[in-house]
Amino acid sequence: MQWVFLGCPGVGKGTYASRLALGLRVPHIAMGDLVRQELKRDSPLSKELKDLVSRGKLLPDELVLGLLTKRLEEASANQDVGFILDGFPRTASQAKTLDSIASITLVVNLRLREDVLVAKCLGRRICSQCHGNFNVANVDVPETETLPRIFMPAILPPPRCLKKMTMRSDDTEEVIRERVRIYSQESRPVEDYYRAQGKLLDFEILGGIPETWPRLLSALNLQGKIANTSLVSAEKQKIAA
Ligand SMILES: Nc1ncnc2c1ncn2[C@@H]1O[C@H](COP(=O)(O)OP(=O)(O)O)[C@@H](O)[C@H]1O
Repeated sequence: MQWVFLGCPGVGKGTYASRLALGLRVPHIAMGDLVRQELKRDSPLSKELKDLVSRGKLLPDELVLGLLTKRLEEASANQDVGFILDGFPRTASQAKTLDSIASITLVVNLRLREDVLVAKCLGRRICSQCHGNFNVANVDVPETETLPRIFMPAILPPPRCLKKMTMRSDDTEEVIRERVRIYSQESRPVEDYYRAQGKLLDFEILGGIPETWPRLLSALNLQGKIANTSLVSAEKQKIAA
């Protein structure tokens, strides 16, 4: 099982990819997390790279590919039976390279309206202590003649995390809009690449996690195959840790 999650910044790739990975007992490999870990190491190069990330730009292929290869080697040494990858590939050339080092079986393309994406990114909060992810944005966009209502209630932190909320430095409106622009320019061709291979599953997000999660499981033919309760307790354990 070698799956990729595609989608604009803020669409919820990380949220759904990590839940599925937990339920399917495969590692969730998030390129953005590998990048942020790498950038914590202080070097003259990391200063340059931090600057690119803080402006919403993509990092050089060589660097992200190096981080990914190392992580995939760890997974293989660990005898993992697969992975769910999110944040890679982001360009058609990265997609071609990925085909030479892995055998991608399914690509889930999460889609959400752009005005909602920006609100969701601006609402993202991370607890500096438990590393739990929350979202303070309460999205309720009424339906129009052509578009359905989108209702995504906030995911608020428990009281013990309230004073420890942090934001990603690249989650400012200007940088989010730039990341969405780069996504449209560089990453849409990745959708076409996998569509042509017959591997792309388009999935429209229309609501919050309680509404979307069962719809996603059903789109993936996984209803009844993933224990919801074990996911909830795994997430609680993570928050409590
Ligand atoms: N595949 C990639 N290629 C180049 N740069 C990447 C890649 N994945 C992540 N990055 C860098 O790391 C940043 C954060 O990634 P991520 O957390 O996945 O962001 P987003 O919320 O925009 O999807 C990106 O804006 C980019 O600078």
